[in-house]
Amino acid sequence: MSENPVKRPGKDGSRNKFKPVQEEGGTPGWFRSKGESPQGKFPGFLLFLMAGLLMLFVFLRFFSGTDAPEITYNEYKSVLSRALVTEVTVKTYEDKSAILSGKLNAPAQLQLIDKTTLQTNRFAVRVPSFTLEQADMLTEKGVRLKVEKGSSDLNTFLALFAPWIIFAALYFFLFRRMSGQNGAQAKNIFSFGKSRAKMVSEFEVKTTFKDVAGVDEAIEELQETVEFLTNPEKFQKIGGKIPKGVLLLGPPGTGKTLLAKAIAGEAKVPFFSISGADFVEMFVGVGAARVRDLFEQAKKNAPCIIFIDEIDAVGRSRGAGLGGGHDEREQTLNQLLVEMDGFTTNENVILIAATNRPDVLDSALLRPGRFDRQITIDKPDIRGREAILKIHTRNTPLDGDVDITVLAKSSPGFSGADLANLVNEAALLAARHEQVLITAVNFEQARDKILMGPERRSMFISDEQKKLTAYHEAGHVLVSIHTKGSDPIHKVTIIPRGRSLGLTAYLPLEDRYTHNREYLLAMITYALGGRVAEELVFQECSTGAANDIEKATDIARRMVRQWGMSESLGPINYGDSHKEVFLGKDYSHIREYSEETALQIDVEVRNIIMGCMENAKTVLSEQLAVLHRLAGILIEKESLNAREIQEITGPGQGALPNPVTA
Ligand SMILES: Nc1ncnc2c1ncn2[C@@H]1O[C@H](COP(=O)(O)OP(=O)(O)OP(=O)(O)O)[C@@H](O)[C@H]1O
Ligand SMILES: [Zn+2]
Repeated sequence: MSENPVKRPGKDGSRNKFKPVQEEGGTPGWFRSKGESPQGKFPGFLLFLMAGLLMLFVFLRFFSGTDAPEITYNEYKSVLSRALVTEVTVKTYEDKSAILSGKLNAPAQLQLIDKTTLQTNRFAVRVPSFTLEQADMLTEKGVRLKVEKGSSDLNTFLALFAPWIIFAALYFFLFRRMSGQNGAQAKNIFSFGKSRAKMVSEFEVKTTFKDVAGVDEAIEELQETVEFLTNPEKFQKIGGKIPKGVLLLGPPGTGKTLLAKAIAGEAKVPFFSISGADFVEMFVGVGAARVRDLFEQAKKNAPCIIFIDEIDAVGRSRGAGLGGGHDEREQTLNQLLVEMDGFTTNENVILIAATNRPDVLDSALLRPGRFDRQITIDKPDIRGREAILKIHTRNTPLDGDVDITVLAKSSPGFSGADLANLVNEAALLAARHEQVLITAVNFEQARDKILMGPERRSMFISDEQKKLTAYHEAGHVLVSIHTKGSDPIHKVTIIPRGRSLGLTAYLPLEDRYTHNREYLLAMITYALGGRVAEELVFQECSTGAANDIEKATDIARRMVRQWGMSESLGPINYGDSHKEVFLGKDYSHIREYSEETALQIDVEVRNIIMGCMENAKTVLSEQLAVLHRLAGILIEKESLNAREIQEITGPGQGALPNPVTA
């Protein structure tokens, strides 16, 4: 059954292999590969073929009527009264000429019948319009009626077809659900086993290394990959082995996809891109078929690049899944490994994959001969941010007051995607105000939106709620100003933003790569400042502090369990409290310490939190008058920036206003 009657593209395959598909919201010019994979199509095809054959068979029997038993008119009459008959064939013998000449007053339906049909003495009439009286009339006029099929027809029809109709309906329903996408995809019901890879031909990849910034080391390493693709002979001549796979590791939005595309653009080869999640389907075997198809397609288009984003969706350690469904994923992963082993380096296909969870990847994927090259891409540092901002502002008209260096300084922790978003948001704001140039104010508003979420000014807040929020936020602010090691405050607001009613935003002065104990304790302390202020002023606490408590607890737990920062428990790893959530390979180690130790961890965590809370209480009790003043001004003005805050509070021993943003 490996052959099927589906039309295959021509041998050369070049003309009709790719059909332009306008992706929803995507860039025009993306192409969806139309691969062929008989194995993948098999289940859907077989079923529809069977259904089709069956229908054909029934139809033939139904309409041919040649070998159907003929019944007399009387029988026919009783049949008609018994059940609904969809169609009958009427034979005229004597008076065919009468009907033809119109002398016979035949029912309308009979008159409409094609005369050639009549000449063969046989024609079909729809019974609902062919009543008993009409039949009687015809008989009176001398037309002999013979009915060839009985009433059981409809029943037979239903009995035979109902299961198939239901089945087909289910099939379509499930397919739509599974593909989880628009109808466009559901239209192609035979595409189960085809890879969903999008292909961009070499003429369309316009991205080059010039479009990627802040990742110079990665580019240096990848330059070699480009050479493999453009000049493979050079390496093969000296017996060098071309790497088959490059794994890009790094947090979201750092430009992994962009880099992969840039390699394709530099080498001027086609680029297949697919997400790991696209392989995974409900049906067993589909993912594997898709992998097979993808590689087939790629080999045909070699030299080329396959890019698999989020490879962790298929590449998770095997044998670690919980519950059902992982068999399919394992099969897909196995197929991927097989394909990677299968294609030789001469084939000139390079697989690039990206993930931000390298820790959960199956070790087989990382073995030499597969993804033997691993490149880490981190969030950009200040120089990187400046370079990225320069790229993204290349074609935007900037006002003279916009300083890219200052922007880069004031956006620590931003990824490349965040920075692209920053420029875009600023441009949108400028456009909304019908400005010709983007100003520094636009950028500041855009940054606030990215840092704190969009404002929700329309949300109704009662005065009481506003007051509570103002004291809560003022609590955060004051505690951080008077706690050593705190991050600089960027802004405080009681305008609802994102999911919170109020917000105190911090902006570190520089990129931090490690944190010391003092800094962590300060973070816990000011996180609790909001709740402490509520308690102090209203002698009550609200649910608004839930998020703060969660953050504080998380830090305290990690200090004890991971970072060895508790005196009594020492520098021992007690397991990452978060890893158990992922059902990856960490599933096996839920706890590797005794009951007593568990108890001790809890005690230590509580000690840290309570200690920090005491400190916050001390600060706020001492600063109660300032707290009232700050909260009052906050209610009035709703938002305060770092400089305005410091004018009210005066300097403390902790957070200073960020000199760049103040
Ligand atoms: N280093 C960079 N230089 C220039 N632009 C960048 C950089 N990093 C990210 N961007 C911008 O952010 C966008 C998104 O980045 P991209 O999709 O490549 O990130 P990613 O690392 O693949 O993210 P994810 O892991 O979420 O898939 C890019 O299209 C580009 O506009
Ligand atoms: Zn808070």
